[in-house]
Amino acid sequence: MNSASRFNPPSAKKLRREKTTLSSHSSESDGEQSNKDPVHVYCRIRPLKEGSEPTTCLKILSADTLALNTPDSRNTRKEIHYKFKHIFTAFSPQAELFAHVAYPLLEDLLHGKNGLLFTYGVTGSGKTYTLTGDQNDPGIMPRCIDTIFNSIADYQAPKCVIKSDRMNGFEIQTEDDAMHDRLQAVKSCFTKTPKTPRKGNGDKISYSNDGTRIQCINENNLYSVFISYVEIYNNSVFDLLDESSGKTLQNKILREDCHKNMYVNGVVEIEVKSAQEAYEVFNAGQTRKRMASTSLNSGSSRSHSIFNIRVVQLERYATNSHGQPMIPNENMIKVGQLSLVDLAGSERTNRTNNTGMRLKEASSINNSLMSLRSCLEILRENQMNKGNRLVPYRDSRLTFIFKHYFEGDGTVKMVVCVNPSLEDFEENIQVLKFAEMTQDVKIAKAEVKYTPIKKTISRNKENQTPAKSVTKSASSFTLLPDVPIVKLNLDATDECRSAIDKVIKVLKLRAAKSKHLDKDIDERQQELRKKLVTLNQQCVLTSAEMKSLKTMIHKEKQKSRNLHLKMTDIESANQDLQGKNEELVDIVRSLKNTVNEKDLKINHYILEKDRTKQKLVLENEKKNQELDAKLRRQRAHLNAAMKAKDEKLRMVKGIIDAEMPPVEMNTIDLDLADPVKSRDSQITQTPQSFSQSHVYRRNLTPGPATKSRRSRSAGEVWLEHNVIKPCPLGTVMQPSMKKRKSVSKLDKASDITNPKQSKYCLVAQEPDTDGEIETKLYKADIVPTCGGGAQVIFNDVERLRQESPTKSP
Ligand SMILES: Nc1ncnc2c1ncn2[C@@H]1O[C@H](COP(=O)(O)OP(=O)(O)OP(=O)(O)O)[C@@H](O)[C@H]1O
Repeated sequence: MNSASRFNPPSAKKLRREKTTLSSHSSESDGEQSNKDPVHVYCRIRPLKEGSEPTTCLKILSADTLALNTPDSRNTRKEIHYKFKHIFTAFSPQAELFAHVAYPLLEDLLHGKNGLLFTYGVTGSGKTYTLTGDQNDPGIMPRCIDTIFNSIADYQAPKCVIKSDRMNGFEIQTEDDAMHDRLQAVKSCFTKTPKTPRKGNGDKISYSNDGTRIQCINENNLYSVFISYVEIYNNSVFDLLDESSGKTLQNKILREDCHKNMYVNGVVEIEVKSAQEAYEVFNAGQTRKRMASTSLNSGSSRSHSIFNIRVVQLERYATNSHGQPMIPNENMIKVGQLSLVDLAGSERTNRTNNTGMRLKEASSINNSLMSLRSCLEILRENQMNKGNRLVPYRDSRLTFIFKHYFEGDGTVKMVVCVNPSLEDFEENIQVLKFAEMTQDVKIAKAEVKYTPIKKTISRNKENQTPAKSVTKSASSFTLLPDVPIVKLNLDATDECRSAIDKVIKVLKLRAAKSKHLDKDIDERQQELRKKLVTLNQQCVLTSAEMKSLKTMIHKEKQKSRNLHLKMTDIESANQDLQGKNEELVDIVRSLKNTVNEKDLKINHYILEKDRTKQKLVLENEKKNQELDAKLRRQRAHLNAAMKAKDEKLRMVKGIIDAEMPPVEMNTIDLDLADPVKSRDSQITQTPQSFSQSHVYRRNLTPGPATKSRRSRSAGEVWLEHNVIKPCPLGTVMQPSMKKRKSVSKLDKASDITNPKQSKYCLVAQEPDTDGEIETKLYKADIVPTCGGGAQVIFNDVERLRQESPTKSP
């Protein structure tokens, strides 16, 4: 059936036609097809999950036909039909599934044939439940174990006689060596250091046994059951029963033996003698299996697990093809293997929301399932088109480990588990499509295979060669040939003679064999005696050892009790610490919050500061502009004042020129706020205006101002303002200032308003028209004003000049 037909559901007629075409093709393809069986695919629908909507996307049309309905919201295709070997409903009991699927595989197993059964489906669809089940309603695996032991209970080979060589083969040991191994096993049970109990290891697990058994098993054989349990996790193989590697399981490699059978190199195979032992082994492995809780399944398998049951058969009484007794084939044993595989479920990330480790696991699971799918697809294609495409078994450990099954080493069966809920519609399409395709793959019918005993081992090499030891163990099963019953016809003498010859021959053979047997029995008796003696000695030793072991155990128990007490103390201390730790974590969290808040505040403050800075810069600029404008206005005002004063002076000059009596010439208010400016204005004004007045005054009789100066000169204090540092002129004439205070700068108002000072003198020096330096002293009265300030009234200019007497007038 091609893939398109699954999306466009064909009519029942078309479906039938397609199937017939396929089967006719396969029947005519070759005769070998009759030696092949298709992969048997069963479908199991799990019950709806609790709390999910009661509507489903699956409908069972018949015992082998299933319809997948498109959810109503889609207007595309309506119904897709799938056919399987059998469909189990949500109400099908585990026993029914076992009877249909696993029972035939067990019949094969106990007849030395191989079988592979795997469960396939999306996560949470009930694969593990189908294989393992629970204690009250066991799944396939516990039922298989029970059925095997129910069937072979009375025909088991003594423990350790058959031993796994951990390379897919078996060795046979002498009874001595087997006994030795058994004793060792018992000893190691006592001496084993108690390990910390793993989850689930403590309780003894048991499943209800319904007494099912395989009917026609060969009672002439001795049986041994071996169990191995491995998992494929992230495309690596791990041995779940390997205790030597401690907590971390070691990665194992896959090998192919000379018969092209795949096996896990060095895998631990445990011989079990009862169902209970087998469960315990399974349980021990199960605790190591990687499981995790996901959003779709609280106990989801994160690996593919393979539970192998191998049943080894040793012939006890061998007969030839005519049913006559014969010595059994000493070097051949019959080995049947049943692999129960719980595949991890395919997962869609958008449904599981897995991340990290779980996501990696999911992608590895999906990849390996894709490899399985593509291997089966290519196998089917090769078989249908007689093609020869290489099947990529090596792409994944999952396909590589089952290579021999797909290439015809046993029956292959698959249980596809589906979840009926509407949300699973999309995934169900994929799963059911693959499952239906798988049915088209044909696998060569399982055959009984005799496996050669790889090597026979014996610890007691001086006395026995390995081959001899097997012969001996095997010869114990030899019987004397039966004496043929002959009817003597006394009339036919020749016939009688030949019959008697035959009987004599057999009797002779019997006599020889009986001698051989007697000898053998003697030897064995002696051997047995020796063994009994050694056994007795061993018993004595063992009981002594047991005693010492018991005392050791007692001590160990004491130690363990003490350790337990310590553990409890440590645990309570640990709990305290955890409590404290939680408190500290809270404190750290609240501190972090505070720091975050502060950070926010600081950021806010920085923003505010920046804003204020910008504002200040703007304001500064504005102020500067205002001040500039003010300065410009004041300058204009001063210039106007200066002009007015110049005008006044010009008028004064006019008056002087018109020979008017001297009047108080000028008053200049010193700008105390800006004395330098004031002084500068004095300096710039004085030379022009006052030099004139001086010249005039020298020519006139001294006026009242001069008089007043003289009359007061005795107590006058002069403020001498040396704007420059005057060059000494070498003249004898010196200004008369008896009490003076010299300043180079007028810094503050008090420099002028000091009430002790009544006179002011500004000293200036500049070259005259002849190039001679002339010192000018601009003199003034300091008159206090009613506002607390002072008015400086210039009233005199003295000019000191040194002139050469030879100078032309
Ligand atoms: N047929 C069934 N009857 C009752 N309960 C079931 C059935 N099938 C599954 N369940 C329950 O559904 C849950 C999930 O099943 P299970 O673990 O077997 O799924 P799974 O397919 O193995 O999942 P995963 O692939 O994630 O390992 C379990 O609790 C199981 O008991």
